[in-house]
Order: sequence, then structure tokens, then C-alpha cells
Amino acid sequence: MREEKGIFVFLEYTRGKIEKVSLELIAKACELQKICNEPVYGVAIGEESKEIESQLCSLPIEKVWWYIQEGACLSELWEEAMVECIEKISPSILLLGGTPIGSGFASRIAVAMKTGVTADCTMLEFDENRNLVQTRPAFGGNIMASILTERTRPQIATVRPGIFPALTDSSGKTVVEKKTLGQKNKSPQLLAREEKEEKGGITDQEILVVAGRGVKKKEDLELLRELAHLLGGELASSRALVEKGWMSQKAQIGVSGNVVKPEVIITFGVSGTIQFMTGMKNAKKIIAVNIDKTAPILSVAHLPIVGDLYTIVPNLITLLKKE
Ligand SMILES: Cc1cc2nc3c(=O)[nH]c(=O)nc-3n(C[C@H](O)[C@H](O)[C@H](O)COP(=O)(O)OP(=O)(O)OC[C@H]3O[C@@H](n4cnc5c(N)ncnc54)[C@H](O)[C@@H]3O)c2cc1C
Repeated sequence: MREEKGIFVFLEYTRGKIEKVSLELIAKACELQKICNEPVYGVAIGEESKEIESQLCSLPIEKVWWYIQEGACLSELWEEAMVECIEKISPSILLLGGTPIGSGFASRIAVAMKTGVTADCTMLEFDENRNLVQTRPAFGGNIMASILTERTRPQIATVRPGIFPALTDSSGKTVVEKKTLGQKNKSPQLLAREEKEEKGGITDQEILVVAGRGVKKKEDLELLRELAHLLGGELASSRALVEKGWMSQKAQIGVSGNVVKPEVIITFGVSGTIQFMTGMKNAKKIIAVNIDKTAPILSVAHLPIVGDLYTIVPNLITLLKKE
């Protein structure tokens, strides 16, 4: 049997841009490569585009297989392409973004290759036997589980967007091999496609104002939203307010929400449970306002403020409006 070697990364793209999470995975794969000294490969599947071609060519990795999709977007065709690649190069590791596409794809590939998949990893490293240690929060974020796929290959892991720093080097010269994605005679036809522009997402914001259960009424969120907009940011929340139906799940930070990495995060009335902190611990500056001086979030904040949000927020808004 051939020895499995190499780190294989699934490169997702939309609207002429490789997804940030895929660039985060490439950066991580290059970091792992320094330890295992194995090649890093990529695979992309989708419509042909000049922008994508130039981005793929400038990745700092060995080679990319680019399957051009001409017909319907069918997961079975994607699976066939991926399995073909895996069988050809026998990678020891396959990394995918923990996106709706990446997560679904990972499990299909795992079934096809009769191997395991660890979803939503937050840490990837090697053990002394060069097995990939795939670490992810478990039991609602109360413990970190380290999972090994010792007996089968490839070791498949998905990683949530925003966990690893993205690739900054675009000076690579990758060999890109174009292939045509297979067609199915009786495949469903894609008649039209409507692209939905995501607006107001919290994961790309530099500044986030976060509302927690300390906010007493839904209407009070407007004060925090006003503050967020005056600061040039967006309003996010803990799960407590999503459960009340006051905020959308898209605005939730945490282990079952979004992972964010803004320059500044200001929390109001958030206690700082592990499930919440898992989603924001990499923020550059954490400012936390809590009425209770024993709230856990105050001990991790760069600027902990013991006080009532109902006094502090209106004062801040008045100050900012004067500027
Ligand atoms: C499987 C699972 C997954 C989960 N995933 C997530 C997740 O992704 N994200 C998440 O957030 N939670 C998650 N949770 C829920 C989590 O355990 C907590 O329930 C939640 O984070 C609490 O939100 P909170 O801090 O807003 O509320 P609380 O813990 O109730 O804290 C409210 C805080 O507001 C302060 N406060 C009250 N009044 C004021 C005031 N006037 N001014 C200033 N401060 C005030 C209080 O002192 C308190 O510290 C998950 C739970 C489970 C079981």
C-alpha cells in the first residue's frame, strides 16, 4: 500500500474570491508542513473564472486541482472529483472549512473513503507519531476534546471560519491543473441562480458591541445598536438574547454561533461563559461592562468596567454625538 503523504485543502470560492476560511486553512497547512515536511495540495471545484485562476496560481503550495463545473452543481459529482484526487495523491490529511458547503462535503468524503471526520476543530497539531490531533469543544464547550484518526486515512477535519490567521503571502507560484467536472446524463439542470448578498455579518467587523442578558427589554437593544453604529461597528449578542428571539442567530457569538476576531469588542451585560468566550477570545481588545465585579468576563477583559450598562451606554452615545 502506498504511504499517505501530504496535506490536502479544499478551496471554496464564490463571486470571484477564495473564501477567507480556505486561506486560513492554507496558512495552517503551511505551518503543519514545517513540522511534517509533506507537500500541501489544494482542490477547487466550481465555475471557471479569471479572478479565481490568478488567486489559485499565487498560493504558496505545491499544486491545485481545479475542477471546472459546466453543468449542474451536484454533490455526487463533487464527491467523485474529490475521491479521484484523494486516490491519486493519497494525502494523509484533508482540511475543509466548517461552512455549510465544507461540512456537508467533509462527511460525504469521509463515508466514501471509509474514514473519520472531526467537525469544527479549533486546534490542529501533531502528536509524537505524526497523527493529527484534532481538538474541538465538546459538551457545550465545557471540555476540549482531542480526537485522533489513527487507523484510517485521510484524517479529515473541518475548521470554523476565523479560528486561524489567514494567509497573507500571495507570492506563490502554484501549478494549477484544470479538469472538467464529470456530467451526469440525467442530472437536474440548474435553471437560474440567485446570489444573496450577505449584509451586516459580524465576522468581518473590526468593532463589535455585544449585548447580553443584562439588557432588560428588546427595545433597549436600539441603544446598543446606535452605539455600535456610532463606533463604526455592528451589534452582536450572546446566545441568551437569541433564545429570547430578540437577536438573530447570525448575530450570536460563541461555540454554537460565530467565531469573531475584531480589533475591539465591547460587551454589555454578558457574564462570560466558556461557550461565549470560545467565540471571541481572539479579539485584539476586550472591553467588558458588567454590574457584577465577579463576572468572569471582567477577568479576561483588557479594560474591565464595573458599572450599569443603562448609565454607561447613554453617556457614551452623548459623548460620541458631541464629537
Ligand atoms: C450546548 C450549548 C451551547 C451554547 N452556545 C453558546 C454560544 O454560542 N454563545 C453564548 O453566548 N452562549 C452559549 N450557550 C449559553 C451559555 O451557557 C450562557 O447561557 C450564555 O452565554 C449566557 O449569556 P449572557 O452572558 O448574556 O447571560 P448571563 O450569563 O445571564 O449574564 C448576564 C450578565 O449581565 C450582567 N448584568 C445584569 N444587569 C446588568 C446591567 N444593568 N449592566 C451591566 N451588566 C449587567 C450580570 O451581572 C451577568 O453577568 C450555550 C449553552 C449550551 C448548553
